[in-house]
Amino acid sequence: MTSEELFIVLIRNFLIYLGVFALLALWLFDRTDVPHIEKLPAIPAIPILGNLVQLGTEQPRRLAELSRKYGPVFQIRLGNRRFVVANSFESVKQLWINNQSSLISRPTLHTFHSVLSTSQGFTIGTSPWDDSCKRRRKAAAAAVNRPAVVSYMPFVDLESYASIKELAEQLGDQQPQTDVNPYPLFQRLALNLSLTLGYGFRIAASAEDELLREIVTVERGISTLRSTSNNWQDFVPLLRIFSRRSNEASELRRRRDTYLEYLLRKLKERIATGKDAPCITGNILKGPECKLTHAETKSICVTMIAGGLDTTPACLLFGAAMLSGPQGAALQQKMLAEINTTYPDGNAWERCLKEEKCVYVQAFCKEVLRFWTVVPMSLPRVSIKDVTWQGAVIPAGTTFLMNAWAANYDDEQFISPTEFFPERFLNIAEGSGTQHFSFGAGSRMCTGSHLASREMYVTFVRILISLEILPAMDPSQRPILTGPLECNANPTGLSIEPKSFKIGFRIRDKEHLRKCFEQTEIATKHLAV
Ligand code: HEM
Repeated sequence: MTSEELFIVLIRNFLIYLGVFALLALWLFDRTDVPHIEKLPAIPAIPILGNLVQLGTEQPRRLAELSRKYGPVFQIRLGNRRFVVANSFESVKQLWINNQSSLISRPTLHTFHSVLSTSQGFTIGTSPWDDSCKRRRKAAAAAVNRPAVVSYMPFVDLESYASIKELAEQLGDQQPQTDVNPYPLFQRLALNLSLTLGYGFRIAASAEDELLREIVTVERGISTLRSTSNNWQDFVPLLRIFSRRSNEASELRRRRDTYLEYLLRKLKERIATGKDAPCITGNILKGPECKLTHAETKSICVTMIAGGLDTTPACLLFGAAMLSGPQGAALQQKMLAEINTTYPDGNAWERCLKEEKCVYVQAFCKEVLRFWTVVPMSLPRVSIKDVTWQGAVIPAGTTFLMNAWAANYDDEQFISPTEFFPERFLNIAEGSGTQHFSFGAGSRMCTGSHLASREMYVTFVRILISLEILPAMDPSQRPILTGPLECNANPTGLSIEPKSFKIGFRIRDKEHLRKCFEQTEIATKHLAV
């Protein structure tokens, strides 16, 4: 054999081995957890990565675009995981509500479940369905159900007061208005309520407090790691070798452990000195008959902290932003008139805590939740039984994604969905079921929805009667008011992170506000620890 022939043989063998290797790699890495689902539209995908590149960072919008061509429900592949995605109001209703006993579990994801959550356990919202999840969900639901929330109204009184008071202090005597970013104040409001329920104490310091900022930053980082558009390594195992994500997740876990241990230590000190207030962790620590383990207790506390921290403050902020926008003056006028009709004795500040009766403010809160869908892709589910959708049998073990943003903007359900129009939620008959999907739907729907709704109602009533809300004087600092995706600083995150903006405020009646503050100070004197 000449050296030329030898070279050709070597090249040929090399190419054969390369081909076999490529086929083997494809067979090994291009498989999905659930095989292709027959009779269900599928978005064409590329090997190994599936639809990851195609969906990019703004998944809700891209998926909604695809639904115009492929129909409301279709299958996609993100790396080696198959997902069924629902994009319309009706399809979400049918899959999430009519099949709620099937869509009851949650997926496990590499970064979140193997790297990040190893020390404090999973939150309820990230736990697959098993006996422990059932117990934790039941305990958390009991802690924040309707009757329990009524007993927390003194805390809502205190926290909404603290936010508005700090805001009023920032306004000072300046005329005609002061432009402020009130987001940190709303974050403290939500976090303090969670801390009070979980540990029996609050952060009394300013909204810029170091611990508060640390919790907010870490929880935001962790929530971003749960998103389906952020962590390719969750779906393409090969990428785990090179990924920085695991280091980032370990660092976040270390920081979360530090403040969770601090909070627990502080509570134990209070219990030892008899200075503790009733709270979930305290009840569990003190009650030997309690059926939850320590790990489960910690999971509930992390859930309480994480659950409302990104979501409620963003809704409060976007609601206030809306009131500062072009529709704002008319909305404020209408809401104030309705508040004065509902609470005619000028005591709305106090009565809104006890009676959530102003239907227009309720409708405004629902429209804020719909329009500003702050968890646009909701939280993923995994089915535990086969589900049938228009002739297709979707096998148990499939992951489902709710495009809540698309469902909330579905023009077959909502007239002019891109308009902010609270009236759409007036005169809705009792028992009409889920009116929007911002809290998810069905068996694993948000357990904190009553608490969040009450927080929003009280805070908006109080802001409206205390302050006039105006557009920021500098137009470049005004919010984008077209919807959550346009105003999102972190498109790959799980929840919307509002872009930074300012809102103009002016105190309506200083003397009236002083009296309102005084009322809360007297009523909550015993709570302000
Ligand atoms: C405006 C505020 C809030 C919004 C928009 C919101 C949204 C959501 C969404 C979309 C889900 C997923 C539901 C599903 O899969 O169907 C969820 C789950 C959950 N939320 Fe909320 N949430 C809010 C406030 C809260 C608060 C204040 C708490 C607790 C104090 C909380 C606790 C939970 C828990 C525990 C789950 C997991 C339920 C489960 O997996 O069984 N949320 N939330």
